[in-house]
Amino acid sequence: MYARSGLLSQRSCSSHGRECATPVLAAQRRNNSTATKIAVEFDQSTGVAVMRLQGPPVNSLSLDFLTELCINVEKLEMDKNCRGLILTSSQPKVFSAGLDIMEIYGKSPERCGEFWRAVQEMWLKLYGSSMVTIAAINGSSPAGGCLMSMTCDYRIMADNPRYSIGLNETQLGIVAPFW
Ligand SMILES: CCCC/C=C/CC(=O)SCCNC(=O)CCNC(=O)[C@H](O)C(C)(C)COP(=O)(O)OP(=O)(O)OC[C@H]1O[C@@H](n2cnc3c(N)ncnc32)[C@H](O)[C@@H]1OP(=O)(O)O
Repeated sequence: MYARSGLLSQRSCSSHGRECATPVLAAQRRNNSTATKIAVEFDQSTGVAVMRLQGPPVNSLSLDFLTELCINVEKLEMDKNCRGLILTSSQPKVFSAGLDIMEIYGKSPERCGEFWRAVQEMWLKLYGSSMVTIAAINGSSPAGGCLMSMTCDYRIMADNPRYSIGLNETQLGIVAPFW
């Protein structure tokens, strides 16, 4: 859900000197899901948007989730009044459980390729954003969740010893492909 209307961009985006190969239309084409996993509130008076991840139970990053995230980041990017983005979770105890492992387990190379491209698109969009981006990490954030927060300009994590963060994916035998 996005509180304001906005046209989707067809341009290529420049990301820290590089060109992103995957503009928002690629994400939009994939976005067949009607369920809303991302809620965005934009405060016109401050120019700051809050993006809440609301994919129960643990905000795992499925293809649909990544697609919706990218579309919403792109919409905000296009809005010149939006200067800042706070990324946080609506789910209790978890910021994001990382990549949805069911998206890569037992799937075809083509499907895995599509999924990993969506992962890349997500981090390039956040890392290359011209908005000031802040991850408000209000729960555990392993692997892909950690990656997502690392691509933000700033990270603030709730002080709770039960919340963990880090790159644990090799423990699952998952290695990110070359990008
Ligand atoms: C250079 C960087 C490259 C980036 C690469 C990234 C690779 C990855 O991201 S691989 C995924 C890594 N993630 C994990 O290892 C997280 C594993 N999960 C957890 O540690 C915990 O689930 C949690 C701390 C996130 C939450 O714990 P909590 O006790 O609250 O909930 P659970 O009962 O454990 O889980 C609820 C439910 O969610 C399912 N689930 C958890 N994580 C994932 C996931 N990553 N993908 C898909 N599904 C996940 C879990 O199986 C439970 O499902 P059921 O209720 O059906 O049993």
